[in-house]
Formats: sequence, structure tokens, C-alpha cells
Amino acid sequence: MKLLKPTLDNIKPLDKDAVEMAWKHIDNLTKPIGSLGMLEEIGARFAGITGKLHNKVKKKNIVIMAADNGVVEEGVSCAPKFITKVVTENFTRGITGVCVLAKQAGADLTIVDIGVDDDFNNPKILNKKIAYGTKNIAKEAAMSYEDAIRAVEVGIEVVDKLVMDGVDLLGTGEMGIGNTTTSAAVLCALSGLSPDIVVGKGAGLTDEQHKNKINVVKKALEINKPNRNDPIDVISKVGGFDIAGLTGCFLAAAKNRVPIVIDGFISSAAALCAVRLNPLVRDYIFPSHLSAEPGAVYMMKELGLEPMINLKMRLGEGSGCPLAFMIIEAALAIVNEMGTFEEANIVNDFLIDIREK
Ligand SMILES: O=C(O)c1ccc[n+]([C@@H]2O[C@H](COP(=O)([O-])O)[C@@H](O)[C@H]2O)c1
Ligand SMILES: Cc1cc2nc[nH]c2cc1C
Repeated sequence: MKLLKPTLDNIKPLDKDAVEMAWKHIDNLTKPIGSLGMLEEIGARFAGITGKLHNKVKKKNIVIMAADNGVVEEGVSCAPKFITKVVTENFTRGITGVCVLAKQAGADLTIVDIGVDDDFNNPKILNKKIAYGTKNIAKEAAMSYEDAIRAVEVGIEVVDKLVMDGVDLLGTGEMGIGNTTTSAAVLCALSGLSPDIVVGKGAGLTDEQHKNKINVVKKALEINKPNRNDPIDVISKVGGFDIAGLTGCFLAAAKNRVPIVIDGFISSAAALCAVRLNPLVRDYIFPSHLSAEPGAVYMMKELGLEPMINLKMRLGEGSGCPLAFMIIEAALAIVNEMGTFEEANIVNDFLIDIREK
């Protein structure tokens, strides 16, 4: 608990004055009030995070937590377990989906082995392994309560270091065969929603395999009885090391007042754990896209956040983050570069605010 408690205690609210100043400025730009929609909201919230009206991102980084899940032995994924290791290795070769998109956005990757069921001999993969995969949640707890805290603290440590190195916009990604099962279980545990509506087909399942996956999540919840008021208990019982590590990333980003982007279903499960640990974290989080996994809609509802785009993506890896980075940078450019009514020599006495409040 040497990192978790001080991190939770040091998360502060947004700078309200900066948010107010940003809205005043944005509403005074030459456009109908609210007409740049979410770009305006992003610009205002960014100001609240940094405390400055004008912001420019210098260093973007996506943290990818890789881990295996014991529940894979229940037949919940179309892909075999070794794919976790292969794709994780491929992150270092620049050939996976997130690598290509991150390059487009000028973002770096931090690849973390937090629980892959094999060893790497690769200096580009950070070795923060807690264990060689989790236990099968359909039979027992994924990990001990202590290991869940250790895994959350890995995420805190990784983000603290990135922020010290000058990273000022973070993304979250993961790799782990079986992790749409654990993410669905975490969402059900924290929300009380039924696995019937939350569980999806992940990387791809037949209808019959999908039915089995729903039953596996039901069984995991029945056997483990996670305490919905204790997110660490939920992670340790039905989560995974990747979800735990990413939870720490969200907490540390908020503590350091650095904006952090959600990718898909798995990273939003981690975001939800972080927000339940400290509700102030929510204001530091930007969801990128709406994952095609059916539970993603419920995840956003529980978080009280709205994704920027819907491209029907369901790759994971952090692949939505570079796209969101481009949108965020566009929002900041609007705040920084658009002209005001004074600059445009227009007396604005005609515009009506029709924004939904
Ligand atoms: O992030 C998402 O929305 C998402 C949706 C479906 C699948 N994935 C990725 O696919 C893997 C998990 O799929 P599964 O079917 O093995 O649970 C894992 O490596 C994730 O990165 C990711
Ligand atoms: C090939 C492959 C790549 C992935 N990337 C994230 N999850 C994945 C799952 C599979 C199966």
C-alpha cells in the first residue's frame, strides 16, 4: 500500500477557475455558441486539468498492459493463449494495429508485461510480472487481494515515471486473450448488470460459444461473490493483472494532473475501477471510441462519460487512443488559434445559446 493510498489521497478536483475562463474564451470565438460540440468540451476540461487556458501536447504515450487470464481454459476466447505473448512481442516490432495508428499520431508506446504466462527476452518490454497469468475465475479468485494492489501499484509506478519524463497526454491499452471475459465480469460486479446483456463475443465467438461465455461470467460472479463496494476486491476476484495495472494508470494520471484516454472495453473496465476508487478521477479521463463489444455502452453509462467517435472497432491494444489524441490536439488548436469576435470585428449581440445543459 505504499503507492496506492498516497495516490488516492492526492487526487484533486479540476481547476474550476481555469474551466470557467476556458468556457468564456471558447464562447467568445467566432462561431455559434456550442457549435464545435465535444471539441469545446475537450478544450475546457483540458484547461481544468492543467490549470492553463492555452495547452499544447508535447509527449504522448500509450501504456499497454499485457497479461494472461486463467479463465481461457473455459473456452471463452476464439484465440489460443499464446497469442498474448506473440502480439506483445509484436508491439516492439511496430507491426500491430496500435503501432501503426500510434505512429500516425506521433505517440510512443510503453509495453508492460504485468502477467504474461511466459518469459520475454526483450529490452523493449518492461518486466513487471506479478505472476504467470491469473487463476481461472470460474473456479476461484483471479489473484490475491495483495497481488491486486501490487498490480495497481505497477500502473501507478509506470505512469509516475512517464510523467517525470515529460509525458503530458496518456493512453491506455492492453493485450490478453480472455480479457473481455474478465472485463465483463468486473462491469457486472460493479454495476449489478446481468452478464446476459454485458458479455460479448470478444475477438470472435460462435453463438454457442457466446452462451458458454455468459454462463462462465455468471459462475465467476456466483463463486467469487465480489464486493461491489470494494473495487480492489472485484479486481482480485474476477479481474486480471492488465485491468489492475491500467486502474493504477488512471489513478496516477489524475494525481499528476495529466489527461488520460480510454481505448476499448478492457481499458474502460479499468477506468471504472479507478473512478469507483476515487470519483474525482473521472474528470481526467477521455474515452476515445465506443467499442463494438455490447457491454461498452453500459461501461460508458456507469462512467458517466461519452466517447468521441464510433468506428465499430474492437481490437483493443490501445488502438483507439491515437485517434483520440488527434481529436484532442485539434480541440486544443481551436482554443489556441481561433479568432475572437473582437479580432473578427463582429459585435456579437445576436447569438443564442442552444446547448443542452
Ligand atoms: O478493447 C476492446 O474493446 C476489445 C474488444 C474485443 C477484443 N479485444 C482484444 O482481444 C483480446 C480479448 O478478446 P477475447 O475474446 O480473447 O476476450 C484482447 O487482447 C483485447 O485486446 C479488445
Ligand atoms: C491476432 C490478434 C491480435 C490482437 N490484438 C489484440 N487482441 C488480439 C487478438 C488477436 C487474436
